[in-house]
Amino acid sequence: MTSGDSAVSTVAVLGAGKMGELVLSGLLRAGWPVDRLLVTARRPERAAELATRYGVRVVDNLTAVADADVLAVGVKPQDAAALLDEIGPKISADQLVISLCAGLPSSFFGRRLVDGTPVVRVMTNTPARVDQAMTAISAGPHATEAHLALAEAMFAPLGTTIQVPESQQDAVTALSGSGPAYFYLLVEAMIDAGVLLGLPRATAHELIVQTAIGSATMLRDSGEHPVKLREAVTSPAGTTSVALRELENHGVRAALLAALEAARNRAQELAAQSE
Ligand SMILES: NC(=O)C1=CN([C@@H]2O[C@H](COP(=O)(O)OP(=O)(O)OC[C@H]3O[C@@H](n4cnc5c(N)ncnc54)[C@H](O)[C@@H]3O)[C@@H](O)[C@H]2O)C=CC1
Ligand SMILES: O=C(O)[C@@H]1CCC=N1
Repeated sequence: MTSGDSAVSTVAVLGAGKMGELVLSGLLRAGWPVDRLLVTARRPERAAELATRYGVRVVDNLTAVADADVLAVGVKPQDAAALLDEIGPKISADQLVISLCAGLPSSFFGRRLVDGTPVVRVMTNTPARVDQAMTAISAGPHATEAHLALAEAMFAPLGTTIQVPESQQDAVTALSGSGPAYFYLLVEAMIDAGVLLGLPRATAHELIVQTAIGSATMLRDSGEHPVKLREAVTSPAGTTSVALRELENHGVRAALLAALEAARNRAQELAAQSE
């Protein structure tokens, strides 16, 4: 991909906060020409920060709509209606709107856009920062295979992509969108446990982070079911089985089921509240 290549779409990230910046920086790492990227920000200090850090053009929302082929909406769900009130009527049906927003159905966008404007709904996650995102992509109204391919081209360099029916996106949000937070909480708690057992915090941190990386790599690369991998760690009358009994006694499995269900329900609430 080279600068000046007319086949490369110009992508504008509207509302470059945490997620928008991760998409921007990932695209730049993947070689997307900086002159084919635009960002918008609400605060002038944020605009200056992005311009300095990435050398990217920071513009207002209407300029982004005028100059870009792809409009990636990176604002909070609660701010999406106001943004679309501003830009919706100016977006034409030959542009592509990509929503990064949790909860909002693509029809939320469709209702606020010129008839025929294609929408693709995407749920990615913060490991995009290290090109290890899990991104789920769904066709919304008027999205063709070419639009899905364009979304794939944007998100594949940031990690792994899958296509899912849009009806699954709230569940996806609960699993992989929010998922990094659950793993960080577990890691944090295990490091605290190491400190409780008398280890220096730095030692506990190194032990647990590498154990997380090793376990995740085995899950991905061995092709084995997590139950089998867990059984291989669990010796008869050993240390692991008593720890697992405590986790079950404290309802960790039930807590995860309830937590992810709550996250899915919250995605649905966000959609209702953002109307
Ligand atoms: N943080 C995460 O892990 C994930 C977030 N998401 C979704 O990504 C979206 C963004 O989330 P974050 O980056 O965490 O939030 P954020 O608050 O860091 O970023 C949103 C940005 O949009 C800006 N903004 C709001 N209205 C604007 C407007 N009218 N014009 C220009 N800029 C405007 C805000 O100033 C802010 O910088 C949300 O819809 C969220 O549901 C999706 C997956 C993961
Ligand atoms: O907490 C949230 O609402 C966003 C969406 C998925 C991850 N973070």
